[in-house]
Amino acid sequence: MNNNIIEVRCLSKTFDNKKALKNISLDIAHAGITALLGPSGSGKSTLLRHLSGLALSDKKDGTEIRVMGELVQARGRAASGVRCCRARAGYIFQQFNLVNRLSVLTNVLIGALGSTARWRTLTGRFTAEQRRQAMQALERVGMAAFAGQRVSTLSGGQQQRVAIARSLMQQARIIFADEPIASLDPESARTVMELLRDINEREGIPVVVTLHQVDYALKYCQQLVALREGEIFYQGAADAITSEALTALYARSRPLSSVAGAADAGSRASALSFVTGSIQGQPS
Ligand SMILES: Nc1ncnc2c1ncn2[C@@H]1O[C@H](COP(=O)(O)OP(=O)(O)OP(=O)(O)O)[C@@H](O)[C@H]1O
Repeated sequence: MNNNIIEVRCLSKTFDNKKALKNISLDIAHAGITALLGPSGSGKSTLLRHLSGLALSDKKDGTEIRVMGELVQARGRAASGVRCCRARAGYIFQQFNLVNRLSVLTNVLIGALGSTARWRTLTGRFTAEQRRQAMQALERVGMAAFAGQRVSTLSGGQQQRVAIARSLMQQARIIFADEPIASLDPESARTVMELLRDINEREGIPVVVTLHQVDYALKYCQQLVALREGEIFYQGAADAITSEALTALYARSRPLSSVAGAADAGSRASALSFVTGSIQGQPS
């Protein structure tokens, strides 16, 4: 048994005539937080949706995706155990995917539905133990004081913290986060990334996150998978990506060759400011 949280073999995805992912193979080891990076349209969200079983690949022999050792899909078909895989994965999206008209506590309790008897689900009843666990999860993310409040009254950063509490309630074995900080102010973005890091370190839950902000990726993530035009451009340690690779990743036209190698802190910092020049509120 290996130590990979993600194993992808020969993954291609075509939308109409557009190839969004081009024969990607990838292993991600269980080590900290992994960022999916790349310019807009490079395929980050499409890859994440395939990993989480929310999208099916092109039907092609040899295509296979495993998460935490479990088969999610093969040859463009969902694996028989995919519901179970989905139930054990936490999802955090840019648009908060919470039920606005329900309370914070109920939204967290929804995370327990996978392990709740069907009759209880239908009658909307949760056990006292589940309520205790949900409150504990809210305390963990610093949102216990908001338990009775409707989600629609919360800020974006607070909603992301509730989504993280729901993943904890769900006893997620892995968390997939798709641009979780894209709509947040810098302070809230930092809080959310710090919370993900804390959960990753203390609960040992691996996190795979798509990010637009390279500086956040370098600060909070240990591993990078960079995509460009549907192909893997760089995969490796966050602290080993070079300034040249970062610059080439976001260059408008395709570079002559992919560059990766040992990092040079000085030139990396200048490349970083080039790459993130238009982004406000970098992490401090
Ligand atoms: N449902 C869809 N139907 C048609 N084309 C799609 C669909 N989803 C994604 N695409 C296309 O696939 C390519 C990759 O899109 P994807 O959203 O994965 O990129 P991304 O790197 O996440 O971009 P962004 O950073 O802007 O969110 C794009 O060209 C996009 O237009």
